[in-house]
Amino acid sequence: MEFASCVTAKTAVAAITIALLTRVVWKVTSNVLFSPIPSSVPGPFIARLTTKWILLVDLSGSRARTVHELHKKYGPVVRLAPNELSFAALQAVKPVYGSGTTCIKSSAYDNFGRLGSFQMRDPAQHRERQKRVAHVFAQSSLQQMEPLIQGVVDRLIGVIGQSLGKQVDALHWCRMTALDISGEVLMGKSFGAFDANGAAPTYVHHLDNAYLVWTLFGLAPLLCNVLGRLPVKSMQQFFDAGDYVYQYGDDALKEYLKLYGRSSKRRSLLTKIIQGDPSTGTEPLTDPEISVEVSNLVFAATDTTGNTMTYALYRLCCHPKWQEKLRAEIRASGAKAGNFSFQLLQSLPVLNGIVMETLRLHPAAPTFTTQRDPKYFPDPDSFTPTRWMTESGEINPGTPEMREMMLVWGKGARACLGQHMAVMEIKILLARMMDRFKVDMVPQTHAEMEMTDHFTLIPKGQRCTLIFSNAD
Ligand code: HEM
Repeated sequence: MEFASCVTAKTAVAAITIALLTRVVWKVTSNVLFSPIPSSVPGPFIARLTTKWILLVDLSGSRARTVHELHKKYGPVVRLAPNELSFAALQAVKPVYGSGTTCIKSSAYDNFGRLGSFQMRDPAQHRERQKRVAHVFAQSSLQQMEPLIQGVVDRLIGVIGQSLGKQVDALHWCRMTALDISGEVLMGKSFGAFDANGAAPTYVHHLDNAYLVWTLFGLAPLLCNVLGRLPVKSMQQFFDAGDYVYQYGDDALKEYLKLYGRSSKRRSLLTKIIQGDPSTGTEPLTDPEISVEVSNLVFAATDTTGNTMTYALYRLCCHPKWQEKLRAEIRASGAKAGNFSFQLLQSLPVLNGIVMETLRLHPAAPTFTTQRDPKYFPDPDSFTPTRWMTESGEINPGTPEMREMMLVWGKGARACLGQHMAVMEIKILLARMMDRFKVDMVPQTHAEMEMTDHFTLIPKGQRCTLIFSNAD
């Protein structure tokens, strides 16, 4: 009897093992035989066999760097998986991003929060929604938001001014700056990011978890659904992180409507979304649609901009010469007397060159390869703000090829809606901080600032240790 059950168990294990192996062999064989990508397309051997390896690279936070190295090795077209290609060539930009493209946003967005203009993959649905959102980012409405941005930067300068000579985590404070700006500009309400003595508001905790949960749902939806339903409070809270993020948008909208109604003149982009665009007869969205859109906008705006500000400060520490040049330019421009108005800052060539180089080398939604192509950006890994300056020191928008290869904002119909707002925030912050403070780093800062990417670019050490002192 014992002998018989032992044989049965062994047979079952053998049968399962054979079934699993057969499945793996079949999957790998069919990947190789039926891949829509011609076998002549180069890439690592494993990319012919399975999609799993690039998912593991994603999880490790090194996708952008890995893809960049593969392009260096194999050229402008690389196979990443049996059904996935990466292009890094000037000729590919228009077919992928131009009008009439048949490329749509990646299916990764299906797991990324709730359906709004950010996630919509169907081009017609996206076009319709974008018409009702994009008008709020018009130059004229951004100009009206400038005092809100200046107000948050006042708070940042206050905090840094109290920590002179001490080590501070610039990543934290830049994130808090971007978060409070997002709150005030997009939701009409501050997150109070400077009120908690250096602690981040709960929203940030939920946002960090939400990114993780959305990524996990993309990889193993069934498992996540099961784990999220287990009667363990901490587990449920973790898997509900996305709901908390959207709850903020919903609460902010309800509070706004209660306090100010639908036709107020209050300074915020929420006011403009609620009212639609009377100049073109664009109807406003419904309240549930508005609450999703503002929630999406807040998370699209926060880490991207906060991380870029941090990399800009870090670069100014790595290149003190550019820090001095920037300070000299700001002082000579009379920016302080003009209250650092963005209109004035916009025309400063050194400031512009520094921001452009930061965006090129540290794109918040990582797209390293085209922006480091030595054909268009000689000595591509060097921080060279003069790329964006003429010989006589004016702003240089770059050659048409350079502009085409800069994909930091995406391009075409799916280009970043908030790019002008982000540039405004970054330039105001840098100009005011460098007028007021000198900044240095410590030996560990380099290691902290190594780039990893988990959807957005994140410094590996998750902090950026800097030391500020009074500028002369
Ligand atoms: C330095 C800061 C920022 C960078 C580098 C950046 C980059 C990008 C990129 C590359 C995309 C395209 C993503 C794709 O095609 O998959 C994008 C989309 C988007 N961004 Fe930004 N972004 C920044 C700041 C902001 C801000 C401040 C806002 C809002 C206030 C914003 C709102 C959006 C929205 C709504 C989209 C989706 C556009 C669409 O598909 O219709 N971003 N961003």
